[in-house]
Amino acid sequence: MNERRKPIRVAMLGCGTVGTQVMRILHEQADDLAARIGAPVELAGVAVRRPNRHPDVPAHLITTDAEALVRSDVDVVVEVVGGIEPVRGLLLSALGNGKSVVSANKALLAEHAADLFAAAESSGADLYFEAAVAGAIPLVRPLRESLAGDRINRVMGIVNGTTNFILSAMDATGASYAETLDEASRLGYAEADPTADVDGYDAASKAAILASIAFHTRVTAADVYREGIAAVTPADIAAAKTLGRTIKLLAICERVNGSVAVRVHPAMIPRTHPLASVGGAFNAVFVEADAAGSLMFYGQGAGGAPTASAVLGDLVAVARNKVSGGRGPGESSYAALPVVPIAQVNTRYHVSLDVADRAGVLSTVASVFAEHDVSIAAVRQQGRGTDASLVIVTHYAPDEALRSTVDKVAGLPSVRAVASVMRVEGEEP
Ligand SMILES: NC(=O)C1=CN([C@@H]2O[C@H](COP(=O)(O)OP(=O)(O)OC[C@H]3O[C@@H](n4cnc5c(N)ncnc54)[C@H](O)[C@@H]3O)[C@@H](O)[C@H]2O)C=CC1
Ligand SMILES: N[C@@H](CC=O)C(=O)O
Ligand code: NA
Repeated sequence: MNERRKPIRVAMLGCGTVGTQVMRILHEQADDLAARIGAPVELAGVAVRRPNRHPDVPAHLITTDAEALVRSDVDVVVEVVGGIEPVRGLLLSALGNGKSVVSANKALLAEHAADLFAAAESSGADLYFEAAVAGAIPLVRPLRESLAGDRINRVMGIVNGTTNFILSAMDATGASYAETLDEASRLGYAEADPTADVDGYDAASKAAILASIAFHTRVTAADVYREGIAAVTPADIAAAKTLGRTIKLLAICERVNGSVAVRVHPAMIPRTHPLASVGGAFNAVFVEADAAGSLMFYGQGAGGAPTASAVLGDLVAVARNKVSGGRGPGESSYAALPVVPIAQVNTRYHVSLDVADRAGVLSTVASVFAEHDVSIAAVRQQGRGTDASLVIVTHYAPDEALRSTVDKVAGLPSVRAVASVMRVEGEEP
């Protein structure tokens, strides 16, 4: 019966780590996909940059003219290229012409979601992007649909596989940063330009997308406070271990007094925290909602096949909508909450200071914390003489107060160096 239905014609843009796996699953699961959709899926063309690099793609499907492919008689455009241009223009044209779009492109969605949704709205097309956040893990759809009746207060977790892979290896084996990054690229986790991962841009894009959906507010990557992992040293990892903690790159989206705050930075978390055992390229995200309470999503956040799973799930959804004449959710930004800078967000710091081991140092340092109204939760002196160090963990305070405190402490004559400054998350103060 499915065979008699008009096929859903799909144009695929890009055929790299993710696209290759999308093609494989489309081929291997063709009959099941047709049964689930109610019509067969027909790949109409695959646009790539260098055709000679894709010997597995049938020659009649391959093209370098993505624009012509998008303009041709297709129902759905699957975009697994990445980056902003030329993809933005291609997808705007597809959506404006009523072609539904499935995209894995967080960089694009974190900057141009409003325009893309407007184009989709103008023609009644669908825009789905489950693969853009946390790879295989269903997170976009649960937030956009399953939790649409609840009030979400916080979304927090590990959303970048490459940096989690690197930090896990540094923690477990003391492996070097550079060799672990090369391995993450070889395994297909890292972005084409891996600085997007290590400098936190990839996680910031995902945080912007999550915050937009969770809080019904437009949040772009530029609104997200961002620190990457390039400055995390083996000394930071060792300091965390001594204190029964580990370091993870976290994305945190939260409501703060009627506003929204979105940040990405490395943080120390207790080794007993569920996020501490998330290793390799795995991702895990906690969602806290009024009625649902706390939910945890966990799984493979990067890699060709896991990401292709999310792309295929979206393809089935938009194809079903084409068959039934229905439509998925559009943009929901009615709440339009203000986004506050990190300076105003309450955080906690772990500060490790190399100090002169003489009477009065502790009280001089403590008085700077008191001056800035930053309360100290724990302090420990380690070593003697020229090896002396003070490890201080604060209570919650506005991030700007914590920063000013560290700046002033760094200038004290009795402080030889600020060895490590790291935010602390995931434990009661
Ligand atoms: N690799 C992963 O683990 C994940 C990737 N993503 C996203 O999926 C998208 C694709 O990622 P990968 O497959 O890893 O990248 P990739 O670099 O392996 O593949 C990109 C493909 O796009 C093609 N391409 C580049 N410019 C093009 C153009 N102008 N026209 C047509 N084709 C062009 C390239 O030839 C290549 O085939 C990106 O947006 C990425 O952020 C999302 C989640 C996980
Ligand atoms: N480069 C990304 C891929 C998935 O989004 C990551 O490492 O998580
Ligand atoms: Na996902």
